[in-house]
Amino acid sequence: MTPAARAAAAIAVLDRTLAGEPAEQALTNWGRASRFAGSGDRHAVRDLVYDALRCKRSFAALGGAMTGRGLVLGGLRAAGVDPAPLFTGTGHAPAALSEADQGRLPERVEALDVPDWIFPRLERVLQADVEATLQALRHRAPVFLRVNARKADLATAQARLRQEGIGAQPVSGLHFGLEVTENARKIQNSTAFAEGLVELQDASSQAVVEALPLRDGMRVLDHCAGGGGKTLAMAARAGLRLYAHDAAPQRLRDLPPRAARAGVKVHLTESPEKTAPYDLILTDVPCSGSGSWRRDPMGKWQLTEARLTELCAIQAQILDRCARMVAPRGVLAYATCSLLAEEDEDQIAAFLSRQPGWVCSLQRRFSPLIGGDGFFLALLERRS
Ligand SMILES: C[S@@+](CC[C@H](N)C(=O)[O-])C[C@H]1O[C@@H](n2cnc3c(N)ncnc32)[C@H](O)[C@@H]1O
Repeated sequence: MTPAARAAAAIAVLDRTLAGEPAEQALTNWGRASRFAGSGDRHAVRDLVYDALRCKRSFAALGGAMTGRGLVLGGLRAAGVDPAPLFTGTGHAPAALSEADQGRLPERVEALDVPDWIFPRLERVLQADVEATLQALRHRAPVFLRVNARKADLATAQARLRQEGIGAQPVSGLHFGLEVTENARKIQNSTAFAEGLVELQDASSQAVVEALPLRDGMRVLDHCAGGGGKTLAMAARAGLRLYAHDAAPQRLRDLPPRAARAGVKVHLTESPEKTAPYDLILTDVPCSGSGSWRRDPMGKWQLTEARLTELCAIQAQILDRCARMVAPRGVLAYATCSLLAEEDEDQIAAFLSRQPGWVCSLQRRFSPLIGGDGFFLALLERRS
């Protein structure tokens, strides 16, 4: 496909996404209908689509319309590329440019690609870093790997990846983290991945698990385990009796094969109360996802004030439920991939006022400015 045909394909996929179809589904449907597209074309179209969704507001301003065409035009202009040679109207290229395609420079919050209502809330927390942080969330996320300490050390994993053409370097502050510098798309077909030496995991997710006070012999529950990324990271840290629960059990579907690949044991449970109490519970709660908007750009545009309020209520309920399952002197670790104080510090303050007998021994924010997603972790200890 020519660059112009790729632009036309991205416009079609974006139009479907703007009409409400999830981006992944729109890309899959386009791929099925476009047998002529090679893997390079598919990756290029996907990148155009996700880059446009991350920067939807500013690209629409630069491209003159909130349409697939406006977004692709705006993306080219944002990158300093003249769209005229691609928008020719010949062959598979998008229609030639007209007066209607004129854009304008985006204003301040528009240029940061967030909805207006959320900006003051982010500014309250991020203060002087607000613009730099939101700029970071406008770009593709780096790819990180967690080396499975049960199977390899950093240097061995790095060498195995190198043999398969994948470049990776250690990440400052992480004991088991590698940042992929070359050929990230080869990871899932690599033998290092198939043999469980490495897992794909964001740097901040790894840092959250590294901060947990895990020791051999502990009974541990991962209460919102989802795909089990943090469950497996905990299993690699110490010899634990480890349970995984999620309100949507189908989300745990991949955990048994992933645990087998990693060489660890995890008990799935739909009734975590039955095996309580636990020495440590990690609850990585459902949240706005505002720290990981690079990976889920539509999340940023779909979040509403009403949904945020609803999420905060769910988080408080989960905290109270988990608190009842923690053993005396045990730890409740609360994590979000949110940058918003409502879901982070405010949630912890409200928990401590509802639950006497608990203390907070650590609160930590992980900023996208240091590479990984935005994350928050609080360690709550049961004193009585
Ligand atoms: C942020 S994700 C967890 C990601 C996961 N810990 C990981 O590292 O991949 C939040 C998860 O919480 C689950 N969830 C939502 N409400 C819940 C509830 N009330 N109790 C338990 N799990 C819940 C969701 O199904 C979702 O899988």
